[in-house]
Parts: sequence; C-alpha cells; structure tokens
Amino acid sequence: MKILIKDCYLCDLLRDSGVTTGDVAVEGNRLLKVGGEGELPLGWKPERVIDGKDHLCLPGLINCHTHAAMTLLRSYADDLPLMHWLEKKIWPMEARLTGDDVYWGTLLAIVEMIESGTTTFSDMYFFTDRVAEAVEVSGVRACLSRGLIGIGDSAEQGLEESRELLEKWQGAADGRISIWLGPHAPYTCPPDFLDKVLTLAQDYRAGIHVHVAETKDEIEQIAREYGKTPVAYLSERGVFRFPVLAAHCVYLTEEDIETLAAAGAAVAHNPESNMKLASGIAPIPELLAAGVTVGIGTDGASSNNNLDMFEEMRTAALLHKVNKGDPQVLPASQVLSMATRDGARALRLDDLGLLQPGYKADLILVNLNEAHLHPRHNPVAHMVYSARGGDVETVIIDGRIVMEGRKILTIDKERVLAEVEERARRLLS
Ligand SMILES: CSC[C@H]1O[C@@H](n2cnc3c(O)ncnc32)[C@H](O)[C@@H]1O
Ligand SMILES: [Zn+2]
Repeated sequence: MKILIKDCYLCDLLRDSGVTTGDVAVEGNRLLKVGGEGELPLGWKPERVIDGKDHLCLPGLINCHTHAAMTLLRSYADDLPLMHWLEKKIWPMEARLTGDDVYWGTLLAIVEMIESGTTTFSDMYFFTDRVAEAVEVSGVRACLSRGLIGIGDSAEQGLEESRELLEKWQGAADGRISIWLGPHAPYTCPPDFLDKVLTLAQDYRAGIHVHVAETKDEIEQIAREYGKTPVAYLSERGVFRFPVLAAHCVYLTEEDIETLAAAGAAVAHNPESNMKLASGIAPIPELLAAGVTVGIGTDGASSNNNLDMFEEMRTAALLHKVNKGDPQVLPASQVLSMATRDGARALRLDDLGLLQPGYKADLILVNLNEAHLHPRHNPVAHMVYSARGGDVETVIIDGRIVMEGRKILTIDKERVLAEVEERARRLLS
C-alpha cells in the first residue's frame, strides 16, 4: 500500500535537531520519504492520503519487556513484593491458565498497546504458540520468548516448546515475529539447565531474554547459592556470548555494568514495575554512561498496572532526576530515543525505531490538538512529560494502518473485552 501523510510535525531523534514539518511517504512496509529526506519516484501516486496537520509523527513505541497475557491478572494481586507476589499469587493462578486464556489476554494487551502507540513488544510467557497467533492476526511486531523455568517438572517441556517455536515462528507474519529464548531468571535457572538453553541458542542463533538482578532477595539468593552476582553467574555460564536482553538490572555492581557493556548486552528498564513492587531503582544513568543500550518496558499489567509507554517514559525521566537530585539526568529526547531507536537496537531489530527512508514503516501520529499539548514550545518534551497513550490517533505497522481515528482495524475490540471478562471471572471462581 502507498500511503502519504501530509503536513505533519516530524522530529529527527538521530540528530536531535528539533521539530520540522513535512510529509511522510510509505510504500509497502518501508518508509520512502520523510520530510526532506528520500525521493518519490516520478509519477508516484499514493493510494491513501492522511491529513497529518496538527499531528506529530513518531516511530512506533517499543515495549522492551512485558508479559502480555498478564492483562488477565491486572489488579488481581497488588501491593506485594516480588517473591511473595509471584509465589503466593501469580504462579498458582498462572497454573490455571489455558492456551485460549493466553490468546485472549495477549489480544487485550495488544489492543491496549496499539491504542497507546506501541507497535513492537518483547514478551516472555507460556503458550507462546497462542501469543504468536495473536501477534499474527493483530498486525503488531513482537519478539516472543517461551519463559523457561529450570526447576520442577516442566523444564524439558519448555526447551522443547522453544525449539518448536524457533522452527515454526522465527521470521513469521512477514517478518513481524522474532523468537528469543527466555530463561526466566538466575534463581529459576540452575547451571545445567542454562547450559541446555545456550545449546539451543547456539543451534538457532537466538537471543536470550532474561530477568536479571531485580531485587535484593535475588542478589542474596544467588550469592548464597553461587557466591557471585546474578550477572557474574550468567556470565560464567557463557550467556553473554549471545545477544542478551536483560530485564530490570536494578542491583548491579560496577563490574556487572562493565560485563554488560563489554558483551554488548541490552537492558530493558521497567521503572513502574520496579516502583510498584518496591524492587528498587535501576542504575540507568550509569548503564548509559558505560555505553549499554537501554530500552524501556512496562513489564506485565499485573505489576504496573497498564501498558502505556507514554506513562513509562515520563516515569523513567522523572524517577532518575529525583533519584540523582539532578534535573538534567535523562532529558526528554534521550528518553524518547530509549522508547524507540534504542528499543529497536535492544531487540536487534534493524531498520526500526527511526523515521528514515528505507526503515520499516512502523509509525504513530499523535494528536497535538489537546489542551495538555499546547502551546507547542517543544513537542518532543511534550511526548515525555505531557502526552498520554490516548493522544495517539493513528498507528501504522509494517506499512499497514492498524488504527485510524482511534479505531483498531485489525481486532474486534468488543469481542476481546467480553472474552477477557468471562475468562477472568472463571479464573477466580
Ligand atoms: C515463565 S513465563 C514468565 C514468568 O515471569 C513472571 N513475571 C512477571 N513479572 C515478573 C517479574 O517482574 N520478575 C520475575 N518474574 C516475573 C510471570 O508471572 C511468568 O510466570
Ligand atoms: Zn518481567
């Protein structure tokens, strides 16, 4: 499809050169022209023209760490610390989930993400076949991992399912789906199990998505069991020989940061989940100073409790300023970059996260005609400090319009809401 978005505001995050106005042309699943950059072939005619006036065009937001189907458990267990929350509330309830539950819970997450401008997400859950189906039908982009727990009966099953996913879904849905391996965390993955995960990573050249150093409890447990930090434990097993997406990374030593930087590992920062579970504050300024790529994630809807990346950007920006007592820490343009370009790099998705000719056509139009977005001194700052997910008007993913005028075109939202209500009721009964 050839789409022309006319007269929108554009910001160039690569050069941080402020905001301009211009047109954006999309052909197939690629950006053809963005403002003054790129060429339209002679006689090029759009099939769709979208009026971009009073709208800011941005790369689609990238949610680097979530558990999409946990929308089913939103506000089922609040105000608890991580281990109590997981062991006493979440895991017993997750044991009751069916594949259909995960499918509909994931679709609900996708509705929420599209409505708030997220076009790509990185997920770790189970029944991942069903997660992939939800991604395929809805038109979003996703990196999916089957969460792997190496203690208990289902360890081997998780590995087998991961292998099947890699065979069946890697590059599926026109390349919108990527498969990663998801060893859950150092405290659920003993050394011999991690070794099996890495053999699979080697066989399929897959990346590793893992929770790391999230709480003080984890630091103490891994020190007790292995006499080292979680990062050192993973490093000794050889995890960092592969592309790594490390979620949380709240408690890191200087040496851990050096290890992550030297390995080219990326971190998914989840400030709201870390705040809600009272896990702590990740050393994001230090990671950035060391050259580590940092993306932003919401974590699951049960520890956040929404999937709005605008809110997450604002929280990230504010949290680190107050933590450091320095308002210059994490300026708006850097946070917006973390939620777009750096997120794409963290997920190893080339040609994504920037509005540049030749890049994948994943973009959003944010309606600036709202009271909280006036006056327009600095639309980039508005995206981090003032905007809300509900300001997103149009979403294009892989060159396809998936939301227009706030109506999602690929999913029957009413059906999703009804299915989830019924399933959530059954789960608690
Ligand atoms: C085995 S699939 C993934 C697994 O992770 C659980 N989970 C959700 N949020 C967190 C978190 O912040 N830290 C650790 N584990 C988390 C989720 O409930 C699934 O069981
Ligand atoms: Zn998580």
